[in-house]
Amino acid sequence: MATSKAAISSLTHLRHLTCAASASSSYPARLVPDPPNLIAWVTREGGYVHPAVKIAHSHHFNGLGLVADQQIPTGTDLIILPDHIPLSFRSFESEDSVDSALAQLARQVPEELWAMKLGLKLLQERAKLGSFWWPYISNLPQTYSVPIFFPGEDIKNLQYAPVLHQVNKRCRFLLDFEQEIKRTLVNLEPDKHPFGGLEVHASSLGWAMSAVSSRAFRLYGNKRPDGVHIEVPMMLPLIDMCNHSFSPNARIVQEQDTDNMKMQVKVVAEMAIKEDEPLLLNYGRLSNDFFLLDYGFVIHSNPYDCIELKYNGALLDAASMAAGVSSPNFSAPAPWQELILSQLNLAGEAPDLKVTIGGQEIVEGRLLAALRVLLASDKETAQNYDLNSLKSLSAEAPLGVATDIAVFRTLIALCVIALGHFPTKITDDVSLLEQGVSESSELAIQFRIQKKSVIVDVMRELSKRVKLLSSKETVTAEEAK
Ligand SMILES: C[S@@+](CC[C@H](N)C(=O)[O-])C[C@H]1O[C@@H](n2cnc3c(N)ncnc32)[C@H](O)[C@@H]1O
Repeated sequence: MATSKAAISSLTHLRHLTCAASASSSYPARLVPDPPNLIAWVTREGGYVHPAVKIAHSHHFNGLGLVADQQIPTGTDLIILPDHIPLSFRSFESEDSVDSALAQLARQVPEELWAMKLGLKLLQERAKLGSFWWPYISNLPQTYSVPIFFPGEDIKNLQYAPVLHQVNKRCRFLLDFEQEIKRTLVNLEPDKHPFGGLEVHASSLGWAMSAVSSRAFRLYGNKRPDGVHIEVPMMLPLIDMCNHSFSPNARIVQEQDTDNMKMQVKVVAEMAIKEDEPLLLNYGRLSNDFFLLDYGFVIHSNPYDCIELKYNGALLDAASMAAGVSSPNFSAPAPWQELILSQLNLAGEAPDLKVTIGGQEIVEGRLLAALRVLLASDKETAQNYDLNSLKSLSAEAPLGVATDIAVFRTLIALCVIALGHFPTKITDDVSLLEQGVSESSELAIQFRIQKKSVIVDVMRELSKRVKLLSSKETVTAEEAK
């Protein structure tokens, strides 16, 4: 981020609240050179850590991770954290007067940047001398490989507008929020200052937001008066040393402690874990956009990765003509088609024009249904068809084989157009990586390779379907003779 250098050089305090761009070492350094032993701290605080669980360096996961140094059977409790160890921002309303400036600031953070809210609490604890959580905080990475810290050139290197937009939005927010914090805290008495009088810069806010987004878990918090548990993001010391896998061998469980009836957080072995195997949790079925923006890594062949496109009639006309589909009318739908588009929320007063390809659905149902309806030759059948079937790729050509062939060909052409928006080809990207680039360039290039691969995979899948349907069409034509 452009602000980091200026922010770092202006700091004079002992305990800096900053984050520099990720160094090119094999894993990011911790906040202090020799932080306290986290396992010993958790145990001392009344938690439990299975004797086979160890913290180890992991090249594969770019940092530290947990490993089993001997075999562990399925169902074993691996870590138990008592109620007072997780770090959360439970209730702004119940904070005392010192915290109210913090609560006031937290209320100004937009909901989508929830990590910044808890980040404020983390910064407060980082600044507080003698903080209960210092043994945990000092073990946090000093730097994060998320794109808000990329040099401008590498933000551009992502080549994907939705993520570029998010990165710019986050950077702009951090710069504005730095000013807002200055305004809010300028006349505050030292004992009411939430950061112990330390200055907070965009770069330290970015550090805190990234620490939270890459490590917090959303768990049940306290019960509301109506008995419903609300979801609260929490930082889980030690548990957050587990790296991610879509095939995890451990999972998080929340349970009531039978001794004091308070909620405790556990990690339990989901399967037998062999000696030297890492303990892995599933962070969620996320696209690479989220993995990159929040966690600073990219998953190869991520089954949940997808491409966002804008539903646009003129573009679809161009795509279907390029695909050899005759007389498309995406930009001038008939009134009955317009009605179905409204039902799909692709037309009308406040349409949601963001559609996706890739991921589990391959083609977002709304886009598929729209194409089927707009390329259908038979108004009656289309109008009477159940919308859910029209949205489903597994539904066998609901509006006829010829329509589905035209739909898939149009989608393939749309994919070609989407690929053309990337300034480089996958082969160019691969040779750039082979030449050797900085850590952030590598991540940006890996990210865009994966995005382009999603499009290529969708094209491959749709081509298969066109082939299959074409053979069916031929058989039907033969039979009709
Ligand atoms: C919850 S922390 C896990 C512990 C972390 N590795 C550490 O050194 O403290 C999440 C971070 O670990 C790394 N990570 C986790 N799973 C990963 C994966 N499957 N591939 C690459 N990096 C991963 C990323 O840097 C991510 O932001």
